[in-house]
Amino acid sequence: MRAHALTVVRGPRTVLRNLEFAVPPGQITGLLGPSGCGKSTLMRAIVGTQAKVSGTLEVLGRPAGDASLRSRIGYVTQAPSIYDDLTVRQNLDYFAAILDPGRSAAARRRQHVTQAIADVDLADHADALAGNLSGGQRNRVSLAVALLGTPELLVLDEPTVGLDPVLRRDLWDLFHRIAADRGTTILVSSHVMDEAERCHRLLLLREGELLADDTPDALRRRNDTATVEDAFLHLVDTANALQETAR
Ligand SMILES: Nc1ncnc2c1ncn2[C@@H]1O[C@H](COP(=O)(O)OP(=O)(O)OP(=O)(O)O)[C@@H](O)[C@H]1O
Repeated sequence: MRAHALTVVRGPRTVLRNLEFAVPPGQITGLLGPSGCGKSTLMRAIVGTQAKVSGTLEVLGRPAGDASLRSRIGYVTQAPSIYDDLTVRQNLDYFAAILDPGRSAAARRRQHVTQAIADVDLADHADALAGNLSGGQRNRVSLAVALLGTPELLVLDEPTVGLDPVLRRDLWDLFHRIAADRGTTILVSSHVMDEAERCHRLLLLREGELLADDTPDALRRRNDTATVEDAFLHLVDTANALQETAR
């Protein structure tokens, strides 16, 4: 994935300004930054649901939003889009039937559904109504839906919000397994800096501008800090100081 002079305007505001970055395939790239910095907007631009995008944005070798990308990208938004009155398995059966329709595909669909449920560790809840699950469990059903088509690119908008530490760790282990075993490219947003350390690469956003595009290691080294969080704060302070002197 590659962005050049990527700018997004929402209403009266320029929400993303002149972004230049590349996301390498088969790795986990974290999109980090404070609330309101533009993470969700960038993800929407990548999956092709954001209006008023200018510059170039190439995703899996195609322009973002290209119809051929639809089946190649799995996208999980912050609001789980699942049916409360269906069980976990019924939800997945429903989306599997859309992705891979026809009677002849039934056995394959069943296998994919069972695999996706196991991937997100919900086998014990497969027959529970989605409406009766906890917030974290519902998020994982959404993730399972996104995994169904074995997407080449997974775009995950704050998938660990509201999860306890054990589940957060398990989900990050799952992301690493998916990237390593399937070669899936994963773009995952978070505003929790300790999650940054788990990514192969990081894009640090602040007020719609890119502060850094690097590995966690290089960020710590370059800023001479012990954690990515401290490196980020250092970069923010430097950017603020530059802004002050420019005034
Ligand atoms: N419809 C809109 N019109 C104008 N501005 C908007 C609109 N929607 C969002 N914004 C602004 O765009 C900016 C980026 O929003 P975005 O949702 O991308 O941030 P975010 O980094 O994902 O935040 P969070 O972590 O809180 O989800 C925010 O400052 C927000 O106020």
